[in-house]
Amino acid sequence: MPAPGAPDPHMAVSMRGLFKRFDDKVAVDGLSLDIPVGSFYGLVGPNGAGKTTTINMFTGMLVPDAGAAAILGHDVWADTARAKRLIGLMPQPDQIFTTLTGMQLLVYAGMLRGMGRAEASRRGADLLAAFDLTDSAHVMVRDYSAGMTKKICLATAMIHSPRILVLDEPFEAVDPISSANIKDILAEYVATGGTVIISSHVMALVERMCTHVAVIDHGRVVAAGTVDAVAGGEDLEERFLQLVGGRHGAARISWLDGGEDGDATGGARTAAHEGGAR
Ligand SMILES: Nc1ncnc2c1ncn2[C@@H]1O[C@H](COP(=O)(O)OP(=O)(O)OP(=O)(O)O)[C@@H](O)[C@H]1O
Repeated sequence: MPAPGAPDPHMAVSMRGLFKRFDDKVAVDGLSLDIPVGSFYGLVGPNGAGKTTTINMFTGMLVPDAGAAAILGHDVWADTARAKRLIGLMPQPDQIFTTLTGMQLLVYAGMLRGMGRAEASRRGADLLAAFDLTDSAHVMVRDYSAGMTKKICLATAMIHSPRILVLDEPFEAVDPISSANIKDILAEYVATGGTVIISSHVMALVERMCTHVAVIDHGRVVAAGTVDAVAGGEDLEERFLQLVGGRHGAARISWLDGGEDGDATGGARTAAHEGGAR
């Protein structure tokens, strides 16, 4: 665990004591974490653990109630513009203008980051090709499939060549070929000194792609470090289940029975029902 005190300026992302409460719900509970430069860092945790809230805070999208965070030594709230320029945050599909075409969306994203139109178009074409979207470059994003939308969201996060990429479930709904291409692009990005932070529920993917992982539960880090260290010689998924302890030993829904006709009244089956025509 990181030392208490100020964020470490040598880290890609350094968080200290982040805290966020929504009404009476504590979403993030004094979370501290260091993400080294050049790492491929996975954030994992059960639904509602606080991953998205944490990401929103260290990317400057959400002000914490307490705590501090720095991006490559730049305080996220004292130096927000600088910190944000260093980050490429993948938007959620409901956060993009779907009445633009894929190419228009990328040019818009590039120009928002201060790029000239010609440069944004050039980079846009490169990204569309890399994500197998060239044929749909001039189709409105609202007519894209879920996987295509995911890919265009990822491309918008990359257009300004950020030092750190932050991706929430980047492979969800993406087909295996595109997924392999995205993995290659991300691996190359890390090999050239970039830092990738992904949140994912797919433990096999985290185990295969990530160098480091943090397990978050109830708004706190319950384990963090290299994937090997956190897994401790076990399968990462098994280790995850041990750490968050979420398996219900006796999970059973009494009325959910695949072998018999159902009884919508919720009562015991009547003799008439049992004896009725099937
Ligand atoms: N804007 C909000 N208003 C109220 N409660 C919120 C808000 N955002 C998050 N929460 C609550 O904070 C907790 C953490 O949510 P968060 O979205 O950060 O979890 P997560 O780990 O990203 O979950 P998932 O894996 O399901 O996406 C949850 O209990 C959630 O209901």
